[in-house]
Amino acid sequence: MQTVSTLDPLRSAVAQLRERGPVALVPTMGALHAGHLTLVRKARERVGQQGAVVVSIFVNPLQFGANEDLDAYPKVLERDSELLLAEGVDLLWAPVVEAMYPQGFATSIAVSGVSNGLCGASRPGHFDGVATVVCKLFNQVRPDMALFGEKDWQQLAVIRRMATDLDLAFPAAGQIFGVPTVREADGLAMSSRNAYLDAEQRARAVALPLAMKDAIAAIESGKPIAPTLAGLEAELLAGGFHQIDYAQLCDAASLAPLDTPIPGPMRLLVAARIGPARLIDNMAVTP
Ligand SMILES: Nc1ncnc2c1ncn2[C@@H]1O[C@H](COP(=O)(O)OP(=O)(O)OP(=O)(O)O)[C@@H](O)[C@H]1O
Ligand SMILES: CC(C)(CO)[C@@H](O)C(=O)[O-]
Ligand code: BAL
Repeated sequence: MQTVSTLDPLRSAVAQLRERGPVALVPTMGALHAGHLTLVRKARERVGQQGAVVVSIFVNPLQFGANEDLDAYPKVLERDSELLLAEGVDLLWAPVVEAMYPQGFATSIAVSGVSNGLCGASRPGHFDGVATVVCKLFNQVRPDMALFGEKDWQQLAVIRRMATDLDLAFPAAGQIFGVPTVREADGLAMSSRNAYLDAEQRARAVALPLAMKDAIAAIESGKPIAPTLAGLEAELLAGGFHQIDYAQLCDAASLAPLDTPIPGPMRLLVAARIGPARLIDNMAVTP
């Protein structure tokens, strides 16, 4: 596995890999866990042994708000690098901040609509930062395909929208693949931010997927949505979460909020804070 941290060596390395076969990109912020490694394995399945898997690790300052955890975000490049090597990753793109945002950098990509509610409302500017850096990563690597986790469902929708709207070809919007959320044995979605939790908070955090499953069962059995979501919030607050940023039933594709069920795919999305961590999760709701 080759590791590069500036643009010229990245371009040469990718050009060489491209001669062999298709290139898949897995963008991450590092502090890798089994969820990330699943994306890497899915990427390998898609490109085959002749193709190349490129992973980026970049803790993107643009997507963190002023009072968020940019400085605290775990940075463990050496350990991440060993994990990726063991997975047979071909190239690790770990840019320094100056390579990504050189002096004078002044451009931002804003995707409206799908970015506006949910995490876009509780983290103003977050998806502008995500769309901007992902567009840059796509232009830097020019992959044939890219893989993202469904844990960040809204992020995936924003990135697909951006690729469609900007007529991106590498990758085309149809080559942006979502990978189902990988969970701990008790059902908590894996997340680098789970590491912020102490043992008691971690034990309590399982209330999030459990309460979501209860709410989904209620909605699917025809219970009204508003009181069900209020009950979900109350259950989380009683279970050790101290703030619910949102708990919303949405159209799975447009992310429009729903107060009555629709015949098509729906999604329950929740963001809630426990101890120092803001956790997100989402699950399918079947009409
Ligand atoms: N549990 C998971 N299952 C599947 N994909 C995941 C999971 N966690 C993260 N990913 C995906 O990995 C990619 C990189 O995510 P990132 O590095 O931000 O990790 P993270 O664990 O989501 O971190 P954070 O705690 O910051 O949310 C994203 O596409 C994200 O959706
Ligand atoms: C897509 C991403 C790598 C952009 O910084 C980040 O938001 C993440 O890790 O989900
Ligand atoms: N996994 C999403 C990146 C973020 O929370 O900033």
